[in-house]
Amino acid sequence: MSKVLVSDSIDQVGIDILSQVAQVDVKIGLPPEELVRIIPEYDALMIRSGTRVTQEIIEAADNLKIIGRAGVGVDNVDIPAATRKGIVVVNSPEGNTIAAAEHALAMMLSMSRYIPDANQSVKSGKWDRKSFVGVEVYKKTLGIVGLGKIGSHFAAAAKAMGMKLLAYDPFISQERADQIGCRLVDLDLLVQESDYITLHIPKTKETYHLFNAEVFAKMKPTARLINCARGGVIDEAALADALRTGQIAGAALDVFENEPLEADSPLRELGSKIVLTPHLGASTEEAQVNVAIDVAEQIRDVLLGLPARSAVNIPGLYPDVLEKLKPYLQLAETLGNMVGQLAGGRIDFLDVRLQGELAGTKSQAVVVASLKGLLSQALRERVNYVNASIEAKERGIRVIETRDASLMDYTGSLHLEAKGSLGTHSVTGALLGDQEIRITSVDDFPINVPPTRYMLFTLHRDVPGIIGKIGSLLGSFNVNIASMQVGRKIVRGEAVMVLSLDDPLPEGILAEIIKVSGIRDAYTVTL
Ligand SMILES: NC(=O)C1=CN([C@@H]2O[C@H](COP(=O)(O)OP(=O)(O)OC[C@H]3O[C@@H](n4cnc5c(N)ncnc54)[C@H](O)[C@@H]3O)[C@@H](O)[C@H]2O)C=CC1
Ligand SMILES: O=C(O)C(=O)COP(=O)(O)O
Repeated sequence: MSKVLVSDSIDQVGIDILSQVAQVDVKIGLPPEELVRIIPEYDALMIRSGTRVTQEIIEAADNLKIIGRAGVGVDNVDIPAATRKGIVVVNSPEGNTIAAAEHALAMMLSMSRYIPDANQSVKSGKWDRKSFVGVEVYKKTLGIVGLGKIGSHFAAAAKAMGMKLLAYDPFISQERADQIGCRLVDLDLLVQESDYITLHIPKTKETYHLFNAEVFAKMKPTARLINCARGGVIDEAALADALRTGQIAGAALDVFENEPLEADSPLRELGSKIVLTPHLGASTEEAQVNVAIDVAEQIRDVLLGLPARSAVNIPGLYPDVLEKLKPYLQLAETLGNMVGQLAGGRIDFLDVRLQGELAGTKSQAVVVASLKGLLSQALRERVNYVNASIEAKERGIRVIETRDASLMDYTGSLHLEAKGSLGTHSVTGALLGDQEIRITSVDDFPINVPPTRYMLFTLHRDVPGIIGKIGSLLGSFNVNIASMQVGRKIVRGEAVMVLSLDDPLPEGILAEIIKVSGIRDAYTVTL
């Protein structure tokens, strides 16, 4: 039975789903060295933002197939390391959108009306109404940085409260911004004109310390900043200075560069100018149920050999695409595996040509499947859809995709040509009746055979007697031939022979075959 480690607090509904297919161990707050020690036992890891899945943990994770992040941000997972190791990383892109947007709205309003401090004051026995005179958001300008799922939900609510909306998001179209009712502007203008700025961007190299001393210097002294996205997008020391010196009026933060926030962080010393919450954006009952179901189902599916619907490191391989292309992916893997074995040695170049109807489909999955097949001899079960492209790149295999819609001999066919240190070889294959694989050419010689576990290919001169000689030679080694076919371009010219064998070829027999007069070359393929 598979084993799943849950290392952050997850709603019970997720644990129940995982328990249908796996042994589930819930161990919250593990020190990193303990996680490195126990991770080899596990097939899946389910986390939130509390667990940092470092390269060291991933390298130790020899059985891990999937990391499930019950939430949006995957910046606490070393994605390149997981991809290299062939581990799929999934998240829940929408499960906590509403929770995070509502938290940001709550932060904006509590900051504006000093609710946390006023609450504290009343609870301490006072009745002070003078110290907590707030400001309204009505008719104020709101700058939204990152107009994605959370940013746009925030926008809708802010619009309903009568705010004027600006947005900065270099990846969003004017049309989308118009739909939401936001004026798309550059960051400088947004920073200078906004009374409130709310951040809804991921933490990336580009967004690291996007809000820094220089930016705070451009903001209005009455401006207030909300960050319920990611710590690290704000330079916290510069923010503390900007608040202390009155460069800006207030801030409300849910996320921090280091979590938990350091006990001596200057942010803790800013009184009513700042509202702080301990990363609570996704902490609603509803969101926790949503993300737990979303991610636990994906972990369950992957452990059962099914595709995940929100994999962040298998671009383009969405379940609906995979489902439609499944027979072609099988074909691509088989052909990749065959051409890899025919080419032998080091492969430098692979041409993936989609022909006929296949030329009209999205090719990324077909290319990945071809590479998976190509690398399967060298990497065995270590290669999968997650790491095939990266492994190929690291081996210096150049891949090109070509399309030829005019070739109509089958509904769709796939042609792979591999160039390597020992020469160039090609195979073509098609599907019969949408499911059954047929090899339709080898090195451009036309054939029509189904792939089988053990195969022998020869390149020979098409002269009488050769087939008989190979037959008797195999017989003398007690190898049974299941089927045989010859493909040739011209009579008595060059030809290929494809034999399907019931048994693997014993050591040494290939050298004997090559010695037969008229045989130019021979190759075995094991699928
Ligand atoms: N505080 C919390 O508990 C929660 C925090 N989050 C965080 O909120 C953030 C936003 O989440 P979603 O809206 O779901 O993501 P999303 O992917 O829907 O939206 C992010 C937006 O940021 C934009 N963006 C990317 N780089 C940018 C840049 N350099 N400058 C400006 N815009 C840029 C993207 O184009 C996209 O539209 C994420 O970092 C996520 O981790 C999400 C849920 C809960
Ligand atoms: O989903 C996200 O990106 C979040 O930041 C939520 O974090 P959490 O799952 O509450 O640790």
